[in-house]
Amino acid sequence: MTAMTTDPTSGGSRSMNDAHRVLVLNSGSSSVKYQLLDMRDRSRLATGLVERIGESSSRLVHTPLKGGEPRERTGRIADHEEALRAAAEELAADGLGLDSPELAAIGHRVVHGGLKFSEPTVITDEVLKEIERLVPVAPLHNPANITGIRTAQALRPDLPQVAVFDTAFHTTMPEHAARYAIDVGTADAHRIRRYGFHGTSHAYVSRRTAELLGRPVAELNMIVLHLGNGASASAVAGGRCVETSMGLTPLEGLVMGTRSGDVDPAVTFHLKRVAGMSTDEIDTLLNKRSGLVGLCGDNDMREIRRRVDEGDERAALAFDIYIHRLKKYVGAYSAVLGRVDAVVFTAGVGENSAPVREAALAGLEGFGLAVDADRNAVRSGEPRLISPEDARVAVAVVPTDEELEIAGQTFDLVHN
Ligand SMILES: Nc1ncnc2c1ncn2[C@@H]1O[C@H](COP(=O)(O)OP(=O)(O)O)[C@@H](O)[C@H]1O
Ligand SMILES: CC(=O)OP(=O)(O)O
Ligand SMILES: [Mg+2]
Repeated sequence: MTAMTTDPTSGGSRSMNDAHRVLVLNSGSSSVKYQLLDMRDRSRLATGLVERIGESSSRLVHTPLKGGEPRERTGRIADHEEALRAAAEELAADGLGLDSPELAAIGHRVVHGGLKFSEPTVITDEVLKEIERLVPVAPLHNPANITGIRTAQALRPDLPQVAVFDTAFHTTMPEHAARYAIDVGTADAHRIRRYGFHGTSHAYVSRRTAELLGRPVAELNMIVLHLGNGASASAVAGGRCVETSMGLTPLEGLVMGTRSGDVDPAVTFHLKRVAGMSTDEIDTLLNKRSGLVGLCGDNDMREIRRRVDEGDERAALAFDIYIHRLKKYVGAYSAVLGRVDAVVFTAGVGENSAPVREAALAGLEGFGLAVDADRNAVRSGEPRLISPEDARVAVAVVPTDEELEIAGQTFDLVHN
């Protein structure tokens, strides 16, 4: 592999063997996940997570993957800039510093790309301005993404920085799924429509599921359930998104760790008029103090299951509400697709919680959906089937890898 590319620092050219690494940043509202990959074999060189940014209990865990033990830093990390600078120091300590000529590009997960961006995009001032313009519709995510981009630019101003948008995969949604039934003039003036998120994950997982089933993605209809701290469902027909549960912002749809998902929009007027809450207070309530945490005080599914097993009623009700919403979406998307070939679970909860998978599909035998208890109990990092041998619809667990997908798209863009 010796694809030639232009070296932005020297104006000369060099072979891909010189610059074959991609750093990926996935900045969330209070965390940053990062990975450094070698694109010659798509292997990971190092991964890391900085969590609880802005709190006194921040923690950085850095894992070098080619020798060396994981390292941890604790103590307050004030913001995403400090988080990224700390990550850069950890990488440098492993001889993988950002100053390396082997680094080809930095890929950023950007949550909201509006309607403009349906492809990975090299970040220019114009692109950054557009990402900034979209802050009001991704208030938990785009600001963190912008800080990540600015900090990475400051560390390596010569390198291409690439944005890979969560919304990109969903731009194929038909108009009847993307539009809300509100006054067209008002909606268009303010670009109010359903955009959808977690698209990089939904796209990657649907392709990996087709591989698992040994069939072309073009022939398959699937329902992908991305259940992390944020959670979304999508209906994918022939590899294209036709419907998804998140909307204008990542608040709509499923019950999440801290987000309510679907509520009657009149709840917001009621809270304002009757409870006297401000718009910002309502925003915080629905985005940060609702979902599982609002219902039972915990947002980690492991802890919730532990409490359920001990007979805790609040945790049990929170779990039931979470599952009920999930089941409604599986039913709705079965109707949208007409024929379902696969239902796929992914992300932290989807990949790890057998009780969630079992409960979500319980009673759906009429839809051809069933989970085999032994298969469901297997713990593995590999894509796998959990439906019974003779099932009409495949049920699968397929680990997502947003970072690998972002690295691939970033590298392809800077090398082609
Ligand atoms: N072993 C497990 N069993 C059940 N849930 C788990 C397990 N491991 C992780 N999770 C859940 O996954 C969530 C994080 O998922 P993840 O996809 O990493 O989310 P995000 O990318 O939004 O941070 C945790 O909040 C926790 O609820
Ligand atoms: C869009 C979104 O909800 O992302 P996350 O799950 O990372 O919070
Ligand atoms: Mg995630």
